[in-house]
Amino acid sequence: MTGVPGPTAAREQLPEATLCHLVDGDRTLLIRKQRGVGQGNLVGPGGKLEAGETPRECVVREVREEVGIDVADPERAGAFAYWADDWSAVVHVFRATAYEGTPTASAEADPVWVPVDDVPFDEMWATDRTWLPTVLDGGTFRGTFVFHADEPRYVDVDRGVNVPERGDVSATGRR
Ligand SMILES: Nc1ncnc2c1[nH]c(=O)n2[C@H]1C[C@H](O)[C@@H](COP(=O)(O)OP(=O)(O)OP(=O)(O)O)O1
Repeated sequence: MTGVPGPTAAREQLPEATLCHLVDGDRTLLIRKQRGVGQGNLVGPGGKLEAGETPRECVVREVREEVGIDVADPERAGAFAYWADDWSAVVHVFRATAYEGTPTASAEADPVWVPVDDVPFDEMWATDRTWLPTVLDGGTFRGTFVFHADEPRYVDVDRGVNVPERGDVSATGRR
């Protein structure tokens, strides 16, 4: 497949959402999604941007709403553009290591701590295994994915690059 835009171009066309991957020592926080996009999957907490919100503001709000904790240091780890039959988005991915509170279930999410070195990828979006190890390891990435009938049909991941926030060209350096 050719002509599939990456996340920087796609965010002019698609709704935007966020994910937070919180690392606490040798464990990382996932949620069992109780409703909506990806229901039943294990995913990082996150959700759709609201009007006027930056991705960083969104990820802090969504983590608080979904699992009742405050992440103190969300660091931009990358982004992916994603097309599926019923929902497409640019998803901004953050890594965090500091938080306050105890993860608590909500109507949308059941929190689950899993070992960093034994993430249950078979219960996650199929493409998460292509980029999440990089994020948990402190790296950065940019991805483009096309799904059909819940199966990935196009997968492109570039590691060691980052996708800047709008107007922030300093965030493009390789790591
Ligand atoms: N491919 C893939 N892998 C991992 N995570 C995701 C994807 N595609 C996705 O859309 N997502 C994530 C990104 C977001 O965190 C959620 C989708 O947002 P959602 O939870 O539906 O948004 P909310 O605003 O919290 O929900 P509602 O209030 O609209 O119900 O999936």
